[in-house]
Parts: sequence; C-alpha cells; structure tokens
Amino acid sequence: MRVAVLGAGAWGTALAVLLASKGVPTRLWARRKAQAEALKAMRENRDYLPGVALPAYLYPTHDPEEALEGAELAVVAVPSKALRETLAGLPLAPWYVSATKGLFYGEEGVRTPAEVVEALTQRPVVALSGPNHAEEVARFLPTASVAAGPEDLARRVQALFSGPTFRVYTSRDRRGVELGGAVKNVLALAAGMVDGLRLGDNAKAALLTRGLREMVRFGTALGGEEATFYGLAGLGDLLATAYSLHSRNRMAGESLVRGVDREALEARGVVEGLYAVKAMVAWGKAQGVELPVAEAVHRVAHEGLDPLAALKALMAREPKEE
Ligand SMILES: NC(=O)C1=CN([C@@H]2O[C@H](COP(=O)(O)OP(=O)(O)OC[C@H]3O[C@@H](n4cnc5c(N)ncnc54)[C@H](O)[C@@H]3O)[C@@H](O)[C@H]2O)C=CC1
Ligand SMILES: O=C(CO)COP(=O)(O)O
Repeated sequence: MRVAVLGAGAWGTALAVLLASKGVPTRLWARRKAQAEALKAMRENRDYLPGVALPAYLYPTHDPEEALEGAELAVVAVPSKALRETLAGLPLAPWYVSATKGLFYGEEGVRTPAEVVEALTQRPVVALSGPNHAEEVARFLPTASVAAGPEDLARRVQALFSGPTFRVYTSRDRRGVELGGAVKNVLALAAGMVDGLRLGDNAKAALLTRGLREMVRFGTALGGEEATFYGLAGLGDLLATAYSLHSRNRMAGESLVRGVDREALEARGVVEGLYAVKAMVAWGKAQGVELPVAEAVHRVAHEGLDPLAALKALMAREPKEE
C-alpha cells in the first residue's frame, strides 16, 4: 500500500516521516520543484522541519502524477488558503485524509477543510486532528490524535498511523473534530497576546477557559458534539497550542502585541488562526451570536485595535453567571 502526502511543510513532512518510518511507501508532494530537489538531496526538510532525517521509504517529488500514482489514499497537509488551488491541480486519489486545520465561511455557511476536500474531489474524507506539533511528532515524542469520518475509513487511518508514539482514536464527529482544531488556533492567538503583554498565568487560564466555552458554543451550534470539544481535538489541542514554544499561532499573538507587522507574522509558517477568526466572526455576525474572544482577536489582528483596549472591553462586559 502506498500513500501520497500533499504538502511538504512541517506537518506534511512529519506525517510522511511517521508513515515511512513504519515501512509504508510514502510519496511527499512539494509544490515547488526546488524544494522537492532539496528534500531529495539533503534527506531533510531544512526550511520547514530542520533536524529530522527523512526515512528511506519517504520519496519526495514535485510531479503530481508521480506523487499520486498507485496511492491508496492522499493525506492533505497544505495550509487552508492553498487547499482549493492545490487539489484543483492534482490527480484524484481513491480517498483522503485531511490534516489541514482551518475554517471557511461563504454563501454555504461555515465549511471545514475535510468538507472542502470532499466537495472538490467527491471522494470520502477522514479528518485527522489533535495535539500534534510537527516538531515533536517527527521526533517520535508521544502523543495522541483523532481520526474522524466514515467508520471503516477512520479505522483504516487508525491502523495506518498508530505506533508506539502516535496513538489514534476514532470518532464519527468529523465536524466537531475539525471545528475544535480551527477554533483552538484563534484561542492560541489570544493566549499569545496575553503572553506578549505579560498579563500572567491567571489571565491566560481565565481567557482560555472562557475561550473553551466559546469553542463549545460555536462548535455545537454548527453541529459538533459537546464531548468532542472536551477531547483531544478540542481541549487537548488547545492546551498543546496555547502553552507551546512551537506554536506559530501563539507566537503570532505575542508578535502582534509587540508591533510586528502583519506581513512578517507568517515568516515561521502558516498562522491558521488569522484566517479562521475571520470565518468565526463573519458567522457570529450573520447569526447574531456573540463570540467575545474571537471578536477581540479579530479587532487586534485585523482592525488594528490596541490589545489592551481589547482586553479592557472583554473585562467590562456585562456581569453574568458562569
Ligand atoms: N505544523 C504543525 O505542527 C501542524 C500543522 N497542522 C496544519 O497543517 C496545515 C499545514 O501546516 P504546516 O505544514 O505546519 O505549514 P508550513 O507553514 O510548515 O508549510 C506550508 C507548506 O505549504 C506550502 N504552501 C504555501 N502556500 C501555498 C500555496 N498557495 N499553494 C500550495 N502550497 C503552499 C508551502 O510551500 C509549505 O510547503 C495547516 O492547516 C496547519 O494548521 C496541523 C497539525 C500540526
Ligand atoms: O496544530 C498544531 C498543533 O496541534 C500546530 O499549531 P501551530 O499551527 O500554532 O504551530
């Protein structure tokens, strides 16, 4: 059985390393030819995942036909903003695993990455999400993740990715799993702002706890199951990201309050929360649902509001019962 991994950033590379280290022949598709050649020559992804050796079963390629030839499934690990464009340019696989964490909002309402992959390919899709920093997964530090989707395929994903350091649970709540993964990025931006302003541990815990409630409110309104948000793909990933030294979202929040300009925020890698927060806030406005933490992040990240003013506004909200 052969697997194609689409996207040679940090996460695509880490997942390809995980599979190839288990002896699964894995083709890692890179968008840029020069990147595929560098991976082949150095057997390392120096730009996105430095210090991790690529196992022998991992074959990098820039050629779409070669990447997907004979693949039983394709793992999609490109940034959400590149999802449509990437899939439009590639041959189809029999089925897909979506490892992208993001959120879309348009005429059809809120859409998750797996839903977009499904609509574009008309093939079955399993979402894989959890507290999984690429830097740690690729170094075989232990973690767990959730494979959510059609039961038979979710079990296939469980068997395919599980190993001594990567424990995979299955779930039928794909929407909930993906909404958790998208919202935690928005909350990690907020956590980074609290870190950058040096507001302390109490402030961060209070913000994240209220943020988790917001994740549950938003996610259940969109059809996710409440228990999913208290699981690995919700709370689990929120903890991993909001307290992490690796997280690009948390670091972007910290950089924003230090005045780093918007362009430079994604220098270390994609910051999905900057896009997901737009979808969340647009949905909240259209539905008349209050999402105070997401709205505050949106004001700071996209409307130029001073972070302390955003915090004051959060603290001055009408008193209420927990
Ligand atoms: N890095 C991590 O630890 C994890 C990341 N994810 C998710 O995986 C997705 C990808 O993230 P990373 O691999 O970390 O990103 P990254 O920033 O490390 O790499 C992005 C990759 O996408 C490519 N890319 C950028 N713009 C593109 C475009 N317009 N068209 C095609 N390709 C483009 C880049 O060349 C690069 O290979 C995101 O949705 C992220 O939230 C999920 C779990 C863990
Ligand atoms: O999703 C992730 C860990 O589970 C990666 O988080 P960042 O994108 O913030 O680095």
